[in-house]
Amino acid sequence: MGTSSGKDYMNRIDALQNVIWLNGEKIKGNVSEHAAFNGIIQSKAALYDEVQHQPDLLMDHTKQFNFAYEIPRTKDELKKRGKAIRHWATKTAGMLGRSPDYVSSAIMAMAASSTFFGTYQQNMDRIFAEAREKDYTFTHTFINPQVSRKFYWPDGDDETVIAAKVIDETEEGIVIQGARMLATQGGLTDQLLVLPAGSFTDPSYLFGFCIASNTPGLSFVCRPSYAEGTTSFNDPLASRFDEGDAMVMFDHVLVPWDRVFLYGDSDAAAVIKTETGMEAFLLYQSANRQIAKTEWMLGIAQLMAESLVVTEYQHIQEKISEIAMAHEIMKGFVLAAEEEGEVNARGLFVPNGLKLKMAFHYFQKAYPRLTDILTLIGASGLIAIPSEKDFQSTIEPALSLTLRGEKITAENKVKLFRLAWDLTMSAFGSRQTLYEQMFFGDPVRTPVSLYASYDKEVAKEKIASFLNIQLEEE
Ligand SMILES: Cc1cc2nc3c(=O)[nH]c(=O)nc-3n(C[C@H](O)[C@H](O)[C@H](O)COP(=O)(O)OP(=O)(O)OC[C@H]3O[C@@H](n4cnc5c(N)ncnc54)[C@H](O)[C@@H]3O)c2cc1C
Repeated sequence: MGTSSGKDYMNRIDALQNVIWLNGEKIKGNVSEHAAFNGIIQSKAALYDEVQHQPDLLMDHTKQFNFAYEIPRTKDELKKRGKAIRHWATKTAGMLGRSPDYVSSAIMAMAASSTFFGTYQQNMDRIFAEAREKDYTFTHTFINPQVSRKFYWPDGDDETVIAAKVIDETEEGIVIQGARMLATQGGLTDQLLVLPAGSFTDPSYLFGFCIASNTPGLSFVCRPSYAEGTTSFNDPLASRFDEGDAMVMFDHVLVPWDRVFLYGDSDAAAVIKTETGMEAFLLYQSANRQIAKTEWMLGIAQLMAESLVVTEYQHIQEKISEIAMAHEIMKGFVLAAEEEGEVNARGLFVPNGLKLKMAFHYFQKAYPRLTDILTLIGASGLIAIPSEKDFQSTIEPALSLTLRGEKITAENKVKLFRLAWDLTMSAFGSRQTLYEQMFFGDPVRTPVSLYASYDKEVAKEKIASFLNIQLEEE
């Protein structure tokens, strides 16, 4: 097959009949028809259709695979991948954390570096070949439940298992029991990628594997939906892009040996993300997505300011420029990562990981400020947003008079301000903010790891030379 159509993807997800819990009930029937998931599944389906309809843009058409599974060997191939990522992200306003090119970036990088996996190399090769052939979509999970962060893998006081761990090994595979904290789009993807969570001393917590989302014993417990009961007028983002976030429960899940690519090896677990290029490729996808997202925010801010006729005020110009700067900074990071990328020991052209980590940390901090800017510009306009039904009622003439702008009708203005509200203030919008702050690690510990790895010696030497002092060895 090679590339899926949107319909292929929807049929596959429906056929899987994944175990998904929502509001105390197990979802029955086709998940693509459920009000909580229909919007996001349609949006993903549209992305797959884009690949079908625009092969020149999205992939090397001499090969028959989705760009997400192409292995870049040169800088130009990497840039082509970046362009395709931005294309998909622009279609989805940068709102999809688990757009199908995200986790597949990790699968692609691990497969390109599959010699890293030693005795499990063939498993990784097979997992990749199948994913590429069937154009699978993945979610992933690498965080344990928050019972206590003093110990990273909480167990109950008795023998109860809480965090997912290996409880048995059989001839067929490893048996997993327990939970993982989170998987965005859990239950809505073909496959689940599981990576080691936390520090790496107890071998029963040291595993990496890929399994089908409908593997017996696997279930997904979703948070309440932000999409149910919405309309595209009232909730333009939640209705289309609410991905859902789920806890992942393993109840004696048998993971066949041929789906395991890491087990009990603490050295491999400690470096898997960097040695395979996986981390850089995940961050490359997200930085490109964030470029698309900031462009959307810029457009919304400018249109709101124009509709309120406030563009001449300096602080409005300064605020909008701040969004433009964030957009350009992210573009700069991505360009630098591409230009300073290198072919790794296994022939994969890996973007510069340090530049991308910085992009991630920068955006973690910048994003809440960008949403603030939108709300500060929109002001009461973000509250006076009557619904679609109001515009279809007898009060419509009054609304049309009161809510219009100088050059925009009331209905269009409300549509625009509803978009800004859904991006910043709705349940969907505030989840987006938390997502940007957390999805690759919390904003405290991740910059600390950057401090440790960033070379500060050259800068120190320059100061020492200026002051003509001898530096002590640390
Ligand atoms: C919307 C959303 C979607 C997500 N989707 C996914 C997904 O699809 N797949 C996935 O695997 N993960 C996902 N995550 C999880 C994400 O990776 C984590 O939120 C992130 O790594 C932080 O971990 P945590 O939430 O367990 O926070 P915790 O580690 O529990 O931290 C809680 C607080 O305690 C502080 N803290 C904890 N330990 C320390 C310490 N040792 N030193 C200093 N401070 C500490 C933290 O800074 C934070 O303030 C998602 C998260 C969100 C919010």
